[in-house]
Amino acid sequence: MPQPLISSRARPLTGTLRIPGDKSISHRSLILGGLSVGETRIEGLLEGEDVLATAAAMRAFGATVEHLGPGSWRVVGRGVGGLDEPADVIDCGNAGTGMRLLMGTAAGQPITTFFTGDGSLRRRPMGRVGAPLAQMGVRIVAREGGRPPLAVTGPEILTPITYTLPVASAQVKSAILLAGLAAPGETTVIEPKWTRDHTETMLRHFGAEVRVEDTAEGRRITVVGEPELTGRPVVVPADPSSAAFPAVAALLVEGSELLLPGVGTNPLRFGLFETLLEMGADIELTNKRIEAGEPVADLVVRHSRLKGIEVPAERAPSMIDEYPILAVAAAHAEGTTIMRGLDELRVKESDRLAATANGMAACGARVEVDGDDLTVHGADNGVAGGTTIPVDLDHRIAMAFLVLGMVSADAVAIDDEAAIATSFPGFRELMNGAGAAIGTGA
Ligand SMILES: O=C(O)C1=C[C@@H](OP(=O)(O)O)[C@@H](O)[C@H](O)C1
Ligand SMILES: C=C(OP(=O)(O)O)C(=O)O
Repeated sequence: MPQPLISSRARPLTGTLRIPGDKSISHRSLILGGLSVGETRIEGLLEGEDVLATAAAMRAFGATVEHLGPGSWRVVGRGVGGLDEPADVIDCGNAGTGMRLLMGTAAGQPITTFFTGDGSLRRRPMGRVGAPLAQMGVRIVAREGGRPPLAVTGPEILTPITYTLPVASAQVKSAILLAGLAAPGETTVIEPKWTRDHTETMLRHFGAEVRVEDTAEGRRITVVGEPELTGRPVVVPADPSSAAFPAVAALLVEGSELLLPGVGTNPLRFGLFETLLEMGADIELTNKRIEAGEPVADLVVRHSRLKGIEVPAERAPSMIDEYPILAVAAAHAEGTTIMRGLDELRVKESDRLAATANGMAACGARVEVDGDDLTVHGADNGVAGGTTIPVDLDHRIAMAFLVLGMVSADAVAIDDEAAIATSFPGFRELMNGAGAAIGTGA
């Protein structure tokens, strides 16, 4: 049964909010732990449905994956090329990252792996991963457009390739690098637009040789195949993509001040915060440090008057999941915000460009979509709200519109809470603890 939620005007948001672990880093830690020899201890793992599906997948591949306590996990891996053939279909649920990274992982094994997912994931294009893997000698059988369910059969010996990414996608890059681990020789990915580099960082952390060069054609990332990876401790930072929701809420709700400790500040993930700072947001980064190779800081976010800006297309990969919540912020800024180059938003959990524009318009904001650009006009007295937004299995749409309801004249509802648990379990309770008023309406 779908569980609708209603978000009404919030009290000032205050206190310290512990944001769950980074989803991208959590998936990678389980996969690389499973491809390593020996034990990997993970602290701060995101226990959201997307990541739990990857944990179950790694178990199905024969790795030991144990839950020791909140956020604390132990993985004992099988080594590169040492995974078993799963006896059943791997269900990645709602997770594009899970499926694409696991396809690369499965490609490096001389086995056949079947993959499926929920109604959202079964709509998403996997051919972008299938094409380079096929060049490496992998057989993929999929539905039209490379969509799941699909099967991946790894060859006895993979062919190392050099591949230029046709779309800015860290998931595609990572799938190729993970497959490249099992190939004799060097596998290179060239990315004309830089994307999040957690896979490269973590591969090195587990003992792989990874070379990165900045060239005229883009960033060239080379992994040397057939390493022996060794289990390592991993500390997962708080997810900046999740922190985005309380951060924007605090900026918009008068009188707010939130402390968000230990948030990942990797510049390839920090585009939203960079944008908000340009818009005039009062966000302080304190206690900056490096944890397990990733930069982290405590964020202090205070209510601010924002002004509209133009967000360049080049910034999109560093904030690709944050446009729905940026649109909410933009509707409360003085002036107009133009976000360029949002084509990739159309192939996320839902068509996020349409969902954001339609939802904002339904709430009374003035928005326009022109090609791949989204324009949001700020309104002095905010937006009307007073409507129900269809979530369509998209957690980011759900959370963005709940934040909008905290400042709109009338409450905003979403038609189903369930998707939020994929990336931000406990979102409602955490926000309500800080001063939000999100209820079930029951
Ligand atoms: O590599 C990753 O962990 C991710 C990459 C991005 O997807 P794309 O690679 O499709 O851009 C992002 O949208 C997703 O939430 C997580
Ligand atoms: C796009 C997202 O995730 P995925 O591609 O892993 O489903 C997201 O978390 O916003």
